[in-house]
Amino acid sequence: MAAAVDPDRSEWDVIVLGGAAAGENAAQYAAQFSGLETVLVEAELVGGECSYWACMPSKGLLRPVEVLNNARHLPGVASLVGRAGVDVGAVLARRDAIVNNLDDASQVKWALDTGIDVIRGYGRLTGERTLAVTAPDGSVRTITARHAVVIDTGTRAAVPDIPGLRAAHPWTSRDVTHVHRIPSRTAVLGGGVVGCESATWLRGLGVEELTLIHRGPGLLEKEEPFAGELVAAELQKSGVDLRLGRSVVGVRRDDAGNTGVGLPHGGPATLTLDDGSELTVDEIVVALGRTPSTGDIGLSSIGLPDGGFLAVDDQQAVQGVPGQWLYAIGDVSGRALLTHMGKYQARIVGEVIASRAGAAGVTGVTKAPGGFAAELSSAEGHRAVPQVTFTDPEVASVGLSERRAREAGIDVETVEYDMAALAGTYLLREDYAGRAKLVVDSATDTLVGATFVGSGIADLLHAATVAVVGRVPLSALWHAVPSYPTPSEIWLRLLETLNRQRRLGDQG
Ligand SMILES: Cc1cc2nc3c(=O)[nH]c(=O)nc-3n(C[C@H](O)[C@H](O)[C@H](O)COP(=O)(O)OP(=O)(O)OC[C@H]3O[C@@H](n4cnc5c(N)ncnc54)[C@H](O)[C@@H]3O)c2cc1C
Ligand SMILES: NC(=O)c1ccc[n+]([C@@H]2O[C@H](COP(=O)([O-])OP(=O)(O)OC[C@H]3O[C@@H](n4cnc5c(N)ncnc54)[C@H](O)[C@@H]3O)[C@@H](O)[C@H]2O)c1
Repeated sequence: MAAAVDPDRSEWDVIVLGGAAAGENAAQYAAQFSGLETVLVEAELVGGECSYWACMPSKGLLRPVEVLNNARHLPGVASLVGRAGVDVGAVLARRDAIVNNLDDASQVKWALDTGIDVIRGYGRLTGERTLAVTAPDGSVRTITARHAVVIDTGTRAAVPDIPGLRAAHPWTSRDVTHVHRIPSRTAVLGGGVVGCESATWLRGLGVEELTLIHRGPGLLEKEEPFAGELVAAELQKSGVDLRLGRSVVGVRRDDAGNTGVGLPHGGPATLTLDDGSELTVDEIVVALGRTPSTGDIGLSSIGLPDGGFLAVDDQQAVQGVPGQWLYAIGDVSGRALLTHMGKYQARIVGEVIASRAGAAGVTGVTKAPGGFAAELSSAEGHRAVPQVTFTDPEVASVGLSERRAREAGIDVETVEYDMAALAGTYLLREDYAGRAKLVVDSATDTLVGATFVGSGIADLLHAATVAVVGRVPLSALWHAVPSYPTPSEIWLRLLETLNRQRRLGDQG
């Protein structure tokens, strides 16, 4: 859909560069809730990576795989499912529907209906509060913000400088979420979130030989170690060849080229690993982290280095820029590369800009009686970043792992419990595997971190997020009675176990 804005207009209160999830939210808070004249500048699709290339298509591919895995382990359904795989054509068609066949008309309409103008084009800063925007037809217009510019240009997949890797045109996250032809032999490079999730759906969609190569000793290294161990065990059970502690040092591939998203990018590729072994595959998936899209957005015109993450303060204002007019939200701020955290930062920014511009701002729950100390600051939410990794089993965590809490100098007490030992999880599937852990600040007897691993546990996480953000004492949590028979009984078992640990400790 063509973006809609008066072609002669050149000034708004707020300009948002990058119309992804976070940018949309910042614009909404500035425009709809605070009455500031706001424009979104988007080069590709309004909605960004999450809607079209990342969260939504990946979860659309993972859900049928998860349902089938659970059904295979549930008597009464298992016999119906038998050894059948997912219906690949139907799964890919649903994925295409989830991303609206890469048409952002509904999101542009939402923006316009919300009072946000939209310019389709590639924007670059040219000075304080000023941008040059190049439209798809090559024409350039200059636009100026009266109050603020918000950068939400996001990230793209990092392809490291491994000899032969770039020339082999490996698949990135965009290809693997938009897989159109299932490669039969595939190497996934990286044991982080994208690596583990994509290995799960590729194997579920029928990749015959899948090898996951990761340089570290365990998967999902930012999580509690048992999370990566449980995911590794399930991937291996499904037939994935895990190469941990291994790196790719070279790649050779004939006929490589960018033939289109999610299509084969060449003939067979041969990878050389650091132990001298070789592996030949039909496709390579690179899942080795992200690079900020800040290399060509005119940062040098305002004295900032091009290409890096943008360091921000707790109002998301870019550090080193006087005058409080430049903000950064979402991945590009490098604080937490997650959609929900970018949107949270965006809500803060919308309000901060409105407040600094003297506009009305939002006066709802964010200004509750008594007020958060964190009002108009994103520090509080960043104490408790929640994340769900949609592998089998799922991994859900919030706040600090035990290791990170100890590194931060917090005196912690921990408790763990087997998620499989609950009535609520026994009902879900026969071979349930999982584990949970709480990290407790001994000084305050409040949670600083929680991790749940298991099937169907994603929604357990928000209770833990509330407990961490709200600094709820464990003595109060004891009176939050979980429903029987649900996986939420893990809370009761963890607190009982902690009590027992403390009694035994007292006796000792
Ligand atoms: C495979 C995958 C799965 C993921 N799954 C999840 C998940 O389940 N849950 C979750 O929370 N997170 C997930 N993430 C992370 C999530 O996708 C990102 O955190 C999120 O997309 C970041 O949003 P953003 O607003 O920072 O910008 P992005 O979504 O990166 O978008 C930036 C936008 O800016 C535009 N742009 C860039 N430069 C310019 C310019 N100069 N002018 C105009 N426009 C420009 C781009 O076209 C793009 O639309 C996943 C990531 C990947 C790769
Ligand atoms: N469900 C979700 O919430 C979800 C899903 C996908 C992605 N994401 C987010 O997107 C971001 C990107 O995901 P990702 O998996 O690409 O990154 P990641 O940081 O999770 O994992 C990248 C992995 O690659 C390894 N690595 C990095 N450079 C390397 C190199 N040169 N050689 C060998 N190994 C290298 C790292 O050790 C790490 O284990 C993450 O921050 C993640 O939180 C979230």
